[in-house]
Amino acid sequence: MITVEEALAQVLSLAPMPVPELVPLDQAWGRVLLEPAISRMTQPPFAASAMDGYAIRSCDIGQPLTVIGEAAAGHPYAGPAVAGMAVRILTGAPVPDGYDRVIMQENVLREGDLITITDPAGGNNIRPAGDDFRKGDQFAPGRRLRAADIALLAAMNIPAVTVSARPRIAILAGGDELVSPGTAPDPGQIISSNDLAIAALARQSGGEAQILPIARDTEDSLRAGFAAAKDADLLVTIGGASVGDHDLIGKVAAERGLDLAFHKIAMRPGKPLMAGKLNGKPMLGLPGNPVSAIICGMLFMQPLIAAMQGLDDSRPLLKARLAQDLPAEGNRQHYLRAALQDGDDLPLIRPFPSQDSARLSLMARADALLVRPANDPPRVAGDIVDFMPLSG
Ligand SMILES: Nc1nc2c(c(=O)[nH]1)N[C@H]1C(S)=C(S)[C@@H](COP(=O)(O)OP(=O)(O)OC[C@H]3O[C@@H](n4cnc5c(N)ncnc54)[C@H](O)[C@@H]3O)O[C@H]1N2
Ligand code: MOO
Repeated sequence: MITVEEALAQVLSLAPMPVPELVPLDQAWGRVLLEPAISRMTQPPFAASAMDGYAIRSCDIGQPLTVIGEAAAGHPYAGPAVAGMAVRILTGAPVPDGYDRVIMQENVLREGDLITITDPAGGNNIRPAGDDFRKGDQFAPGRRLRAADIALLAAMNIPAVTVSARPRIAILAGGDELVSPGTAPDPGQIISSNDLAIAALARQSGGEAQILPIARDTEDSLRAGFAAAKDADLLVTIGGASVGDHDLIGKVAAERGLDLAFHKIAMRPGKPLMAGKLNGKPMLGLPGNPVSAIICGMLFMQPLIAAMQGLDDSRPLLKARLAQDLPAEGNRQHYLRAALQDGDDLPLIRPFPSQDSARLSLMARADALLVRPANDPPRVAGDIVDFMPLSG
């Protein structure tokens, strides 16, 4: 069995190059910018007032001034600067030529067209042209666009940007016991939940998820499922990855030409994880146990989907102190479902007493996954350990 780190490296190496797509800004939030965006604007395009007040010449301070006109946002004042004169100005308006200061109106006494400056202290309240950015400035690619990024690109007068196309993820759950939520299960049947969780994770990573009809435990049904996924950029199967008589994923994938990278890793839960390339496209075979499927989805599928968009999305590990003693670990890296609480220097982490990989309720309740390396020796309360946060 290969390690989690080796498996992740192999999974990431399956990622094809991101595909560029031009999208209008209004659809660009959360997408990964692939090419630099070049500003078509200088901002502000002119020296602009930062306050509502009066544009004056510094050399006129100390005498009453006459207001000769007004400059408002969108309505510049075009007249020449004249000694002893001031221009009424509003925030965002171009500062008229020849004026070098704006006195905010709170520091001015106005009577008719005459103003007296009551407090000349403070800055010039002028935003110089190009203070924010300049025409030709580059917005660098390589990250997911945030709300402020979209605003900046809009201000740069860039109406559309080149982002990574959303990878299309086909999700194929298989098992004779599985029926969809809302169906009355027959004896021996349960509700299929993994496909929905994996679709949610795929969407969280910027993928376009398609849940295929649940496959039955027959080779023909699985073949039909694989065929239905032929247009997807990534096929993710769930279940049927282990050693049972009905675990047919490996067999059908091999028959369809799977170039297997690995099957089985030193990870708990998640041992039967499978990965490879099928018809030139990546395929992941997730284990069927619900918690195993979700943790493998987070640790392998999400970074793969990110890599397919040109992003490095490795989940950083944080430090916590153990709230209890723990026995020695087995020969697989263990991701234990755990609760977090505030601690003195670091958070306190307490793994749940049950780590059954079928118990979705515990996975849903967990704040974190406590990560223990394979063959970790016994640990005592207070030891510092690694964890991966799950909330937020
Ligand atoms: N003799 C052995 N048995 C098992 C081993 C092993 O090494 N030797 N590994 C165990 C481990 S670890 C896991 S994980 C599971 C994984 O098995 P499969 O990937 O073949 O998954 P299935 O057998 O199809 O299902 C396991 C379990 O999960 C439930 N399931 C499957 N799909 C869904 C779904 N879409 N929604 C909800 N629940 C699902 C299924 O009903 C089973 O209960 O194998 C162990 N066995
Ligand atoms: O590895 Mo299984 O995925 O422990 O439940």
